[in-house]
Amino acid sequence: MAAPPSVESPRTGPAVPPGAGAPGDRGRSWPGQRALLSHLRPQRRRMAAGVLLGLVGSVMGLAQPLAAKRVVDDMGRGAPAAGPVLVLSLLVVAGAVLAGLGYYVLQHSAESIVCTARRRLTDRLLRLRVPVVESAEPGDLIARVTSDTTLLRQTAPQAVSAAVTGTLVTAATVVMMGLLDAVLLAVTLAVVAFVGVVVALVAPRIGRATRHTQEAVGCIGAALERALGAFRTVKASGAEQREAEALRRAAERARRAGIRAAAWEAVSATTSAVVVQVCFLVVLGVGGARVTSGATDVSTLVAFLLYLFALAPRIGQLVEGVGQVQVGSAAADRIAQVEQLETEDQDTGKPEPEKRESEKREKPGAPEGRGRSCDEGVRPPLSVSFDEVSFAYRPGLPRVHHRVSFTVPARGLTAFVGPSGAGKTTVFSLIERFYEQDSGRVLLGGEDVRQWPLDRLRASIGYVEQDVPVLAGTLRDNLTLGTPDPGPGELARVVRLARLDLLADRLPDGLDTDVGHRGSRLSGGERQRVAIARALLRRPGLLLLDEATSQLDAANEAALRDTITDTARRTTVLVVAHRLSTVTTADRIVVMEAGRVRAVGTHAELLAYDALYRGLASTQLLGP
Ligand SMILES: Nc1ncnc2c1ncn2[C@@H]1O[C@H](COP(=O)(O)OP(=O)(O)OP(=O)(O)O)[C@@H](O)[C@H]1O
Repeated sequence: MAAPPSVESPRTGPAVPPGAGAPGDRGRSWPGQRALLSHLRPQRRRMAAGVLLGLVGSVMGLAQPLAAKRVVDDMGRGAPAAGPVLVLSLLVVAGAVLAGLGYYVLQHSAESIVCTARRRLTDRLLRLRVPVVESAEPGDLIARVTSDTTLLRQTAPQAVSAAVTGTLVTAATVVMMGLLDAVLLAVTLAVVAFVGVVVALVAPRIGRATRHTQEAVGCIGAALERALGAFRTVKASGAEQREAEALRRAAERARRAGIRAAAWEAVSATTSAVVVQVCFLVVLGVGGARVTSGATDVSTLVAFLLYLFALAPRIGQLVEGVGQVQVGSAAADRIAQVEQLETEDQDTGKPEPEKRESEKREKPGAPEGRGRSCDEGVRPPLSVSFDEVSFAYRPGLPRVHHRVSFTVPARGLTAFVGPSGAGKTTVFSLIERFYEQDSGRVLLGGEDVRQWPLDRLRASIGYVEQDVPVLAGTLRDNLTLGTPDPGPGELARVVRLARLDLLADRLPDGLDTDVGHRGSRLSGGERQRVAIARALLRRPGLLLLDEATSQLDAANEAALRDTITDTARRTTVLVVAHRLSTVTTADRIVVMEAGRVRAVGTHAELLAYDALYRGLASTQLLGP
């Protein structure tokens, strides 16, 4: 396998599809805003209610000075003030309650928006194709689910509320100003239009800077994932400092981009504040001239200026709202990029019931009934064929399989041997459809794997991979990963078969003991036995074991070999093995070299006529 990428390599960049969201990509605000809208749309009613409640609360707040004035006037006149006091109290309490309720309703919709986005993202991430995840950075993908969705919550509903409230109040104020003095309003609008131009210029920059910040946050996630994913290796190599340096650089990039966003936000806020001041002075000047010329009177000018003062914070609110929409759009854009990544197609063909009917017609009583369960839940054994299969992991990479062909009948033990890099693991990956071959056919149970619904294909296979076959969680979680409800006694049976019973007895909470991140609290051999037990629990029609016993001690290996030989009497078992001693009794051995099948036969046959196999055997003291 290729060496892990360096933190500074281009792979630590955002895990985006080509061409989507490239840094500095101009004119991306509309896709971002469309994406933001698609998040907000399902919550539009609740958000409208929140905004409305907030607005009514604000109006009540505005009415309070008038009510207070009335109380003071009545008291001054010696009239009973109980009524106005009651009205004032009601306004104070109801205004506060409605404003609080509006805030709560908006936050409620924000949480729903974030939860929906996270659910959609996580569902999608787990259905991504293997090559897509391999060319992405898991840390960056995680940042999109955590950090970007959080940004969505912080900005979206509040920004919309600010924009709506700001727009409505601004419109009402402008109407009132127009009624007072149309000329002064024209002057005001001309100056305010300048704010619009500044905001239009600055807003995309805020969006871009936010996107860069989030990309840098994704890089931090990727760098952390890299270091924590190989924590012991990093420590053993004394590479903490170097990895920390890479993390510091990513954090620094996030800081710089964050500061850039803050600077642009400051530019837009300051400009709007200055413009409002200028506007006030211009209106004062023009208004003074108009009073002098008799075109308007002093009281109108005073009222107009009061409205202008009321307008100032609303304009600030609008400008801030636009900035926040940019931030939310940048986050929504990054989330949308994940939604463009290619996922696996679960159902490859016709609808399931129809398919089953046609299967029955095609193969009445066929022993290889595509993952059907027989009485005890044991799947019928499945044959495997490769027919002229050629494959490269990615376009541009050298071919890993060159017209590979072999046939393995249902039932029995078949071993794949050959030098490292010969393409043995790739055989298993193609059967599991982690990747699709470029040409040729892979047949399982006589049918092209591309015709199998993916879930049923994988349910029919038990696969023990070479690396990290254990997940965080308890031993029981790990065993039942692919079989959540094993039949009575099933779990105990596979625990015994994989010789895990002693381990389970020894652990403080038995099967419910936490095995740590990637099974770090288990030995290498124990991890392999957990993975074998998990695969056996599925009662698969095809068992794929990739170097599955390489870390076991001699006694456990002999016992597991017996278990595998016994399983091969009922089902098809394919093993990849470097130690030939583990497969000398196999029904057939497929010898691979440089992506080609060189020979197929039993141990004795291959010793007799295949030089490569003889060479491998003699270096392992297994010669004739
Ligand atoms: N995900 C991948 N992306 C790109 N190239 C890969 C990938 N996985 C494997 N390869 C390359 O494909 C070739 C075959 O790999 P494969 O793992 O099938 O070999 P193998 O015979 O199982 O080797 P080993 O015995 O060392 O496990 C190797 O050259 C390897 O570098």
